[in-house]
Amino acid sequence: MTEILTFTDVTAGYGPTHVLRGVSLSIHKGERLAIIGRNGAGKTTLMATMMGLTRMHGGQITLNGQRIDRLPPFKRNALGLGLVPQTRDIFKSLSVEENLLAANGTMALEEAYALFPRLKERRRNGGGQLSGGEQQMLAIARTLMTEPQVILLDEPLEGLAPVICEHLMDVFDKLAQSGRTLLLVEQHAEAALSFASRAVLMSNGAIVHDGPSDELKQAPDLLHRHVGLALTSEEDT
Ligand SMILES: Nc1ncnc2c1ncn2[C@@H]1O[C@H](COP(=O)(O)OP(=O)(O)OP(=O)(O)O)[C@@H](O)[C@H]1O
Repeated sequence: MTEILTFTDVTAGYGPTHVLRGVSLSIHKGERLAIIGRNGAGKTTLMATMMGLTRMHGGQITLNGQRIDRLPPFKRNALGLGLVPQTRDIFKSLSVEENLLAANGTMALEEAYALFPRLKERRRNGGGQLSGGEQQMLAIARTLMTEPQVILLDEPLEGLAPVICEHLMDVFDKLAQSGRTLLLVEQHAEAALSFASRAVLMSNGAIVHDGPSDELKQAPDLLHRHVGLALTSEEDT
């Protein structure tokens, strides 16, 4: 398997603060990786560090074999990394279509609309008039406009109705099937493990477990032991 994104002993944070503590991670082309951990574990910081939005204190990051840790976010984006932030960050005063065009990407609008027909129906509406689910669709579509090879999804299902979550998971499946590499940060371990083939567990800014999702599904005590989380099916019983 070809490595697409690697972290070697990365320490990073905000200003002088260290949040990530010596993170090493190797992600393969076409992989579906879940990043699971409790609030404050450092999942968002890991993605932000991939994009160049934190301060690196040590270590190296490569994308397709090229060092990227000193590059600004827009250059990392041009090299194939795309982040859908937890905060969505859409322009509320612009229409759906204007938001998509503002990404300045190479993907055709019709491709975005084929993935999200609802956005086509709402294309003249302002970003601020959209429901939470539509805003998330727009945030994802906007990132896809630059045709990233590696897509970083930070809690994309948070606060959304189950029917919307299913639709988004279908879209993520399509993107993975088309050869993209997908990283999914999720607090809901069940959804993350059913999507990803491999899962990384984070606690206190470090990776405390890295292995196949099936292993965690079959031995949920590992989840509890490493990050104090349970599968939903266990919580219900
Ligand atoms: N902009 C910031 N400045 C300083 N500290 C921050 C900043 N953002 C996050 N932190 C701190 O970094 C640590 C990790 O936060 P992070 O958001 O990466 O965790 P997370 O696992 O994504 O949690 P959540 O699920 O709540 O989003 C926390 O202690 C948090 O308070």
